[in-house]
This record gives sequence, C-alpha cells and structure tokens, in this order.
Amino acid sequence: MTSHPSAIPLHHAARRGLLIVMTGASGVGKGTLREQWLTGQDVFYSTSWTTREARPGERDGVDYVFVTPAAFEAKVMADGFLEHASFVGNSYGTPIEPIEAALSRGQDVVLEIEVEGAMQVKARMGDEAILVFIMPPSLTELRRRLEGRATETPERIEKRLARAREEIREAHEFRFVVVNDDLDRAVEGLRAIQTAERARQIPENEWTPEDRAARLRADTLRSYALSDADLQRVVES
Ligand SMILES: Nc1nc2c(ncn2[C@@H]2O[C@H](COP(=O)(O)OP(=O)(O)O)[C@@H](O)[C@H]2O)c(=O)[nH]1
Ligand SMILES: Nc1ncnc2c1ncn2[C@@H]1O[C@H](COP(=O)(O)OP(=O)(O)O)[C@@H](O)[C@H]1O
Repeated sequence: MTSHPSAIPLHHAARRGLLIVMTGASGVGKGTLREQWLTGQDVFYSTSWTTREARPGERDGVDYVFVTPAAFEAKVMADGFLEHASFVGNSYGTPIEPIEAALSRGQDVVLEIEVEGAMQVKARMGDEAILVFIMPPSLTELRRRLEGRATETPERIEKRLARAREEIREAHEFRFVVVNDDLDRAVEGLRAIQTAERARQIPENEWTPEDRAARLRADTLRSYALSDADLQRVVES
C-alpha cells in the first residue's frame, strides 16, 4: 500500500489519553488498588482538593491539596473543578486544568473520587469518561477494612457505611464493576480495562493477542452483567 502523509489514518495521529474514573465506597480499597495498578506507568493521577484535615502521614500537594472552605469555594466560583462534591461533611474536588493538559498530550488520567462526583464527570464528559465502580465483596468486609485502617472514629465509620449502601445501589450507572476481593485479581481487571479501552482507539485488525485477551476480560466486568439482586446481596451481606 502506498501512503501519503495526508492519507495517514486518524488513529496514527497523536492519541488522546484515556480518562479513567475509579469510584466506590470509602474503604473499599481504591487507593490500594490504584497504587498497585499505576506503579511503573506513566499515568497522570489527579490530586484532589479537600477541606478535610490531613491524616498523620498525608502530604499536602501529594495525597491532597488541603485547603480552607473559603479557598475551596473560591475555586468553585472560578469554575476551576471538573467536578466537586461533599462527602461526610467535607468538600472534595478535581482541578480541571491539569487533566485537560494531560489528555491532550496523550497521557492517561486516573481520578479516584466518590460516586456523586463520578456522576458529574459522566454528565460532563459523556462517553470519554471510563467509569469503574469498585465493589466490596460484602458490607461486612467493607466494615472490616474501614476499622482495620483505623483512620476514622466509629461515628465516621458508620457514616461511611451508610453512604456505601447508597453508592453500591448505583453501581449500574458505571461502565465497569470490579470486585475488590483478591487484590491481585482486581488489579489485573483494571489493567484489562485500560488495555481494552486503548485498543478501542485503533482498528480491530491491528489488535495484538494481548488486546484481544484484555477485551474478553473487560467484557466480563461490564456493569450490565450485574443484576439488582446481585447488588442487594452485597448490601445485605
Ligand atoms: N467527588 C470527589 N470525591 C473525591 C475527591 N477526592 C477524593 N474523593 C473521595 O472522597 C471520599 C473520602 O475521601 P477521604 O476522606 O480521603 O477518605 P477515604 O477514601 O476513606 O480514605 C473517597 O470516596 C474519595 O475517593 C474528589 O476530588 N472529588
Ligand atoms: N483486596 C483487599 N483485601 C483486603 N484488604 C484490602 C484490600 N484492598 C484494600 N484493603 C485494605 O482496606 C483498607 C482500605 O483501603 P483504601 O485503599 O484506603 O480504601 P479507599 O481508598 O477506597 O478508601 C486498607 O487498610 C487496605 O489495606
């Protein structure tokens, strides 16, 4: 086949990064999964702004940008967030600018946010947003993880669990659902989703065997595979 620069198919032009949004209940293991999944990858992880106090060991500008309610509100007014939500008494938001810059230069972007914010990203970005809901094996296990992490008072744990029940019922709103039971298996699921979504940007006849395997695996993680009864079982267990 002869080729001419003007005939180069679009997919050979610079690729836009993927926008992957991890969401799910507090304590389900989003942070733990993200760390394993992204280690060694050139992915832009969006550092959120929050009005909550830093926990011991958390670093300003790394784990979060810790701000006053007034500073947060000023950024809301300036339209500086892709999404923002309040969660158990504090505000959290995703600064928009660095995300658009990363996507434009072809870098994948990962957000780790609660469910209401994830719905805002879905409404604003449409199909471009790849929404992944992280599901606990059961509510009992979620409680165990929150208690085991020992970062919250018992009262705050109860608030997080109440919120989790509502969030789990909304799992169908997201494209993929990954159960975080065995950690390695869940990380492998996230990798498959990323590979499969990248492959969607090129014609199928150019897919590698790895792309095909990832696509098959990702298909098993589609949220429509879950019934309401499945979700109810998690909430009640
Ligand atoms: N909407 C939204 N949620 C966020 C953002 N950053 C963090 N969150 C979520 O807010 C919730 C509370 O976060 P945090 O106080 O760090 O508690 P933890 O997730 O239990 O460690 C979690 O579900 C986070 O994923 C953000 O920028 N926007
Ligand atoms: N697959 C898993 N099996 C058992 N414990 C886990 C698993 N994933 C995470 N954890 C533990 O659960 C707790 C909450 O995880 P974390 O990543 O802080 O959750 P999130 O970021 O969703 O709030 C941590 O103590 C973490 O070590």
